[in-house]
Amino acid sequence: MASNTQDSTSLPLQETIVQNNKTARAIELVILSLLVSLLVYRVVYFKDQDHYLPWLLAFLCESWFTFNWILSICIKWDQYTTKTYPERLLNRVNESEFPDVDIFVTTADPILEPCIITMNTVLSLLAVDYPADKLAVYLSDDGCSALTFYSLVETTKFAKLWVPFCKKYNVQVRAPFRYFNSKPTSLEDGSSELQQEWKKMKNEYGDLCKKIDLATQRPFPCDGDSDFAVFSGVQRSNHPPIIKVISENKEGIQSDLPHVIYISREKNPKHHHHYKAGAMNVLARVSGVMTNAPLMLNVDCDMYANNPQVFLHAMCMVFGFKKEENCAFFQFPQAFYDGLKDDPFGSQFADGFYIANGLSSIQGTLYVGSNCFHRRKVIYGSSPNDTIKSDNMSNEDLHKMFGKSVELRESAAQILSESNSKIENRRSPSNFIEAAIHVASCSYEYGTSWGKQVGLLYGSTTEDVLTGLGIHGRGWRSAVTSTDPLAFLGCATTTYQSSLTQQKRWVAGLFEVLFTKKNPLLLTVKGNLWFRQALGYFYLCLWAVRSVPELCYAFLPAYSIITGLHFLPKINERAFLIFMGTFIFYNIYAFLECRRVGVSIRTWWNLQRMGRIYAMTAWLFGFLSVMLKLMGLSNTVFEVTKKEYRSNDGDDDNESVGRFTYDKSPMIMPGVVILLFNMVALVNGVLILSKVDYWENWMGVLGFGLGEMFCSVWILLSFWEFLKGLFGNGKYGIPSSTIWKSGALALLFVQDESTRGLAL
Ligand SMILES: O=c1ccn([C@@H]2O[C@H](COP(=O)(O)OP(=O)(O)O[C@H]3O[C@H](CO)[C@@H](O)[C@H](O)[C@H]3O)[C@@H](O)[C@H]2O)c(=O)[nH]1
Ligand SMILES: [Mn+2]
Repeated sequence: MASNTQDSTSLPLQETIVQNNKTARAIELVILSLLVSLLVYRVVYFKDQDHYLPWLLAFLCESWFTFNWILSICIKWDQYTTKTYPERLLNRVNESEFPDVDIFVTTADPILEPCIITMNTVLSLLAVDYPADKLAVYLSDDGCSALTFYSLVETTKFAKLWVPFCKKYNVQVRAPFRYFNSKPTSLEDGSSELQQEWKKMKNEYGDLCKKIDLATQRPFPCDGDSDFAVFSGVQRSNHPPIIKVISENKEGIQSDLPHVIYISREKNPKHHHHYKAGAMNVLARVSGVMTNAPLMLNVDCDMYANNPQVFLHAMCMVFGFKKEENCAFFQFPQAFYDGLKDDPFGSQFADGFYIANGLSSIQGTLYVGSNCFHRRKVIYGSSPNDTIKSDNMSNEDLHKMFGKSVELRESAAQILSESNSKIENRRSPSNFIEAAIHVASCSYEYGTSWGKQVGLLYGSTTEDVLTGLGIHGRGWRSAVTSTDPLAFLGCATTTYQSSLTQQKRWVAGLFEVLFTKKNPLLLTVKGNLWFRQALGYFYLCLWAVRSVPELCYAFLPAYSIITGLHFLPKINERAFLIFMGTFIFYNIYAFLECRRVGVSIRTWWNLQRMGRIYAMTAWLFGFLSVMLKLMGLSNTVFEVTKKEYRSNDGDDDNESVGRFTYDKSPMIMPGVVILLFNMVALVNGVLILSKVDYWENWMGVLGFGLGEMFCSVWILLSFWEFLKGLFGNGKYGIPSSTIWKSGALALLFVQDESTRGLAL
């Protein structure tokens, strides 16, 4: 390492920046005090109620909201961001000291995850600014598809042209489908050589797309003794492991391509494959025997590297954090390209940004499953200060933890003791095919610590958060940095149904975490999880539970109008101000959060209404599915979200984009019930109001539940897309069977309530 005397060498590689958060904190505290006064009001006036039920329900819901708010304040109180300076890196660290990185890309289904998207991710990674002889790209294919394998072979051929082109002209976006989307401005005044090469490359890429497209359209010929023969007759859920080294950088040439390796782990219906976590563990083992890099990067198949310097940014953190800071993983944010205008399905939470930066001020941000550099030794279960221990780890211990494979044990021992001596022959992954096949079998993990203490942890469909929690629980910290341009970009969900599926999986997965040994509260008592960090995790894990009070609270206004009872103070009472204040300040707060991340007012509205819609549909079902799992009635599953890329044809103005589409999924039913129930209530309310003699009885109008009417209208507006769905046709219409069933349910409530009902 260079000496510290020169200025340029003493400048930090990364810096923590404390954001000014005063306004947000002030509003948070105002809201908190309003919420507390609201609870006090409920308690004090409890005995004055003739009908205690709505009052009690409201009290319970509001208590939950207050509790939730306190947790959220705890996370977001301090806001830290990290800034990295890759331009200073070479002054501090010699390129030869850069660590190797094993890159993992996971795909599960060539239809839901079109090959061309995955291939662009691979291309963008093969072309990053980093010595190629230090990289290996592993593609895990849970779909066991000859098509994916074929695409990877063809993509690697194309990469031999693409990567040098990118490096020669310092191309900024190295995923060709994005690069060729527009003609770069530099071309206009660029040299004619660049123009020619650009055209040539565009044609070559076009050919690659055509080949993949053609292969998609017809059954893949797998017979003969071609490379594809292994795929003949395989079923995706029942097949032996397939591992193919597609390209090897044998000579260790920096400018060559990184290693490219295809893996389809063994599947057998008798063995649970643990979805993405299972795939990641096979990747960790196979790469452990083949290349054994001390760092690993994990990306989803749709997350292409959008910033060619991303590895250098990561190295700024790797070298920039001191050893005693114990940084286990380095996360880059998950962002999306070409998201729909104004985010109609609320797929990017403005709030997520503040949670990440808030956690950064505590023990560090979450591992969110993609765009994350991990230290291999941490994934192997080590704790911040046990390097010495692992030095004398017995072969027996290694056997118990990592399993039978000698090659894997040997490489794991090396990683845990942080010795730099390389196992021979690592330059040729193809020498380790047999060992790799062994560790990719389904039964390999039996009797080992994989999925329990080693690797990604099993037991939740959000394996990422669970694994990160396990890591923080051992006392490690983590970091997140935001680069410009953003490091990785992926596909946002583009339909309401796929957003629902995704949200349900997330909240169910987070909720499941509470019932594992990695419950954050347990880890803070027994492990090394910091208390505030535990509260942060706890807040996230409780998302699913929030659906219940949200649903109750959405029922209350309509219930009150129909029965003539009250759950809110009348508008001429002073307590009404507390409720109004909470409502107004909360919305101002949410709006400011959106504005700080620079999104439109329309996006704010979309996020707020999707917040209500998800809570009462997807989250509720997430909650129920975990309940069923706990009762042993069913298991939670990882349903892969559909990835689509839309070309930039300006069809954003197209009316159909962002419109809700529906299927027979029962998930939307609670939403329809709420909507119908509120509609009945509103009609009821308007009828009552129209009968009042305003001149004589204006006090009566004030006494009438205007607060409840307002809430009911707010809910109606939030569910406006559902209202359109009631009258929509085809996929835009809510299926009539769903409407009938929901109608019957709503009617049950109305009947039940109005029999007890009182008029004004
Ligand atoms: O059996 C499976 C299921 C999924 N995947 C892969 O897992 C990734 C994530 O799946 P996706 O459907 O895109 O889920 P998202 O909700 O978009 O993913 C986020 O949330 C997941 C946890 O719920 C994390 O695993 C992801 O990394 C994170 O990006 C994709 O690359 C899939 O190919 C597998 O490899 N095997
Ligand atoms: Mn995804």
